[in-house]
Amino acid sequence: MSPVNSFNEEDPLALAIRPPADETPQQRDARLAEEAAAKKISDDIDEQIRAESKKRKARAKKEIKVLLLGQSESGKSTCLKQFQLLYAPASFSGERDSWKAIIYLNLVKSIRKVLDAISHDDDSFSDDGADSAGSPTSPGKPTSKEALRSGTPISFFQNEDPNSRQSTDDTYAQFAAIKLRLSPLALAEELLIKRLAGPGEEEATQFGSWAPHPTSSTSRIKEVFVRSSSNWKRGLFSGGHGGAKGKENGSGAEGERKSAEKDDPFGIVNACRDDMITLWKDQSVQGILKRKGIRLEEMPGFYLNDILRVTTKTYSPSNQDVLNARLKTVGVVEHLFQLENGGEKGMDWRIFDVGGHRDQRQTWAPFFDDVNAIIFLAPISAFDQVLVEDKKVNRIEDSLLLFRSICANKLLGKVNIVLFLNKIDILERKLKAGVKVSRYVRSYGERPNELQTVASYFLSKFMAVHKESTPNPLRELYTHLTKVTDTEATAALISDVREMILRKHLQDSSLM
Ligand SMILES: Nc1nc2c(ncn2[C@@H]2O[C@H](COP(=O)(O)OP(=O)(O)OP(=O)(O)O)[C@@H](O)[C@H]2O)c(=O)[nH]1
Ligand SMILES: [Mg+2]
Repeated sequence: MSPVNSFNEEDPLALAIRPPADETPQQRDARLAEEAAAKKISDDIDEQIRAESKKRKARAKKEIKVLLLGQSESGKSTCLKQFQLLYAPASFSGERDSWKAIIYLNLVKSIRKVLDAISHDDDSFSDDGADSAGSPTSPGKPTSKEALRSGTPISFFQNEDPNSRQSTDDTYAQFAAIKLRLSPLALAEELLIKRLAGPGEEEATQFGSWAPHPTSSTSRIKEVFVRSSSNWKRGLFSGGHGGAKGKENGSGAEGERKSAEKDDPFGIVNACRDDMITLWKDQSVQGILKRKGIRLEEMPGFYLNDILRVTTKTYSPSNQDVLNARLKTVGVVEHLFQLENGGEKGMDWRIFDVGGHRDQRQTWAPFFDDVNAIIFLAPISAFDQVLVEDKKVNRIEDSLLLFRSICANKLLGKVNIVLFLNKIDILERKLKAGVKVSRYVRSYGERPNELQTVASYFLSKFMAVHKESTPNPLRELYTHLTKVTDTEATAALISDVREMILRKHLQDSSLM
């Protein structure tokens, strides 16, 4: 007896389905009919599975799935906006006015950062400590420093003598008054955020308190975000001023402010225009910011040099304004682009933009299935910054670790990776301003502190990480130095990347 037979005879399944020894011819016919029916059902299921798989493959041939990955503020959503500008310009234009609210929130946040910086600057208007707390500058009045911190109204007047103690006091008084006059911005911010959340929606946004912090820290001002499920663009922000009255230019700011409708955030911000400009342009404010190393121009959502333009009644955001706007992503935003022209007619591009904050990264994995390409963005200008979510971690280090985990992921072994070393414009500006890479990245050593060398250095690090960690040694890494806020350069880049992805996709599909 062969071992196979012996196994079959003892196999409980074989025993169970063996026809009974005393089976009659009728019973046999019935059994065979039953077996035939069961086989048909089984064959039908097989056929369904085959058809489904064929359909899926056909769909996959017609659709390219791209994930935008990278840490927070790396430029993923900005990159998605560039895809929109290129492939869905009408819908991009249609949504432009909705961004006005975000731009105003960004502007208000910058003003808060300035106020925060000067409010906590004990030495900013120092006159050798003579104006320390309690020293009576004018009997019965609060000292100017106290006034600035408390917002006590003090009359606003100029004293041009920079050496006099009166001059220092006056400077404090000026800022105390400006700060007080800018306080309605808190309400504007609240109103804008309420509108973003929309009626009946869960709290879609968050922001920090306007109350002064006991110690100086501009980074404590929290970021506004909207959840991907939120329908915030739904026309709530037509860009109208809701009946805000007031003059376009010149004096009378107080009157403007009063006449601004209480629930019109745009009107409130516009009424603060002159004070915002005065604050931002002030030499001593600029001095404090410089001394504290706060370079607002390099921060996301910077509109302080455009206050006059963005606060006109007829302001409607330009494409560039929208690209520069900062809105943190929470959740995953999916965009489908149907290309109607050219060789890719009928080919859809499905692009996923994820939140890059650390607490958002666990939402990425479910989207790794069937991905054709990943565009990974790493802001190399961030070499002198730490993560908001963990002050011990340098942002470049975080980018490299994140990149490693993506490269090493076995599920993504066959997925093309395109690496954008982004924000090279900010990198260049920082290097020109004399910020030394070696101070933050020890291994950089004595290399020249100039763009090309720095960019090549970081590029070599990312390439080494890919080489060490990829489960697929044949995978090529496509790398680019980018400034994704630049539409022309990014459009050309997207076309190149698209062709590469398409070529690979067609190769892969022909092997399916
Ligand atoms: N100057 C400059 N700014 C950039 C560049 N890329 C993006 N930004 C700005 O950086 C900010 C952050 O970009 P986002 O696209 O919102 O970043 P993100 O990766 O989507 O961030 P999360 O949603 O938090 O994950 C925005 O204000 C952009 O305008 C760049 O290359 N140069
Ligand atoms: Mg984003």
